[in-house]
Amino acid sequence: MVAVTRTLTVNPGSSSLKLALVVDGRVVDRATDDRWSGALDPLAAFARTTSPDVVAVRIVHGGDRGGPTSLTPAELADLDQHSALAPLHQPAALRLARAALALLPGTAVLGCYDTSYFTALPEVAAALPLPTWLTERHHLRGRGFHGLSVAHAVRRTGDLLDRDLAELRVVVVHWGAGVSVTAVALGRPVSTSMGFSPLDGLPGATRSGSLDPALVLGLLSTGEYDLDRLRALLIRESGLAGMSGTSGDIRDLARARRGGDPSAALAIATQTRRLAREIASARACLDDLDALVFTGGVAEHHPDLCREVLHSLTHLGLPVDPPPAQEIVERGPSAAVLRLPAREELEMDRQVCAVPVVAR
Ligand SMILES: Nc1ncnc2c1ncn2[C@@H]1O[C@H](COP(=O)(O)OP(=O)(O)O)[C@@H](O)[C@H]1O
Ligand SMILES: CC(=O)OP(=O)(O)O
Ligand SMILES: [Mg+2]
Repeated sequence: MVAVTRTLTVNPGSSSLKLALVVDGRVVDRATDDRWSGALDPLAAFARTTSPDVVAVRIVHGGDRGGPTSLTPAELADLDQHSALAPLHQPAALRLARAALALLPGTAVLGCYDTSYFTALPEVAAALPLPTWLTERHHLRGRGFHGLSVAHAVRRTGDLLDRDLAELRVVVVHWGAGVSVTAVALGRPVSTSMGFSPLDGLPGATRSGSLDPALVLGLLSTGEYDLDRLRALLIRESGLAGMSGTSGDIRDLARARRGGDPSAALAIATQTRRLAREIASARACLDDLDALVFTGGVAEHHPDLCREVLHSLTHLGLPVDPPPAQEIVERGPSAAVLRLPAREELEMDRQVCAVPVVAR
């Protein structure tokens, strides 16, 4: 066993690659590609300069895994089973993990899972309204994603409000290329908008989010779209990108909207309206609300869009305006609003430091 002090964190999102070196719980170096093509060179360049004790790779679908695991060849092969459910994330994360193993021989490479946080979801939130024989035969259950981000956001909210996690009721909006809303009470998730896969729930940069299942069945029944075509349509060609016809990147869309583009305006309005609806629905799963927390790339850089979401939520006792800067508490009549940077790297470091790391 070795004491872990230098963690190289690898966080492949659906639009970005975020690398960080965390030393004794603090980020000392980072490299971010916010329009990542999937290339491995940023990891190779970063790994060369960092000499880590351990590498932590964010993997969105960990099945039933409750915490970090060592990414042995067998573990990587097992995780690949979930690639079809998370094609924007899982294959890239597994490629990065294999690259890290090759680049840093002798250094432990661990997977940290978005889904782990949600293994604590109550049965009523994870259960799917399908025949029991079907859910049992195929092990179907609602899961939840963005768990590393939510875990950090809730802990940081506790610090900033000077409240114990055991008494805090929070709704966390993770608003990046993927978007989710999670209700957390007394340190545990109680509901989340992404379920069986990261395609569920809110529309994202290129994902449709939830649709009437009849629509999917109807498209299949036309015979014009096979499974692969339909998967690409719903996961890569829908959401903001599909509605606008131009881009899923909120920077491009905000600019287009300012220039008077009605498709960009409708795409953004659809996402913000559904976000408000999902936040109200998450609030309904809590007996009280202390704070609404916005995090993720869009929330970090676009307080104006957070304001658009808050506009229709004053009935929840929230302030009308988001805080003017990140990590500031804006108090409303009965609950606060915060904007926090997504710090998945700090949660990954915390998790890997808590497990005995065995050098390969
Ligand atoms: N520096 C920036 N300025 C403005 N917007 C940004 C910036 N970086 C990222 N974004 C926006 O955040 C979104 C991606 O969020 P992020 O959480 O980084 O995504 P991912 O899902 O890849 O982790 C994109 O829509 C992008 O426009
Ligand atoms: C789970 C998910 O959608 O992640 P991201 O927002 O990083 O794409
Ligand atoms: Mg992300």
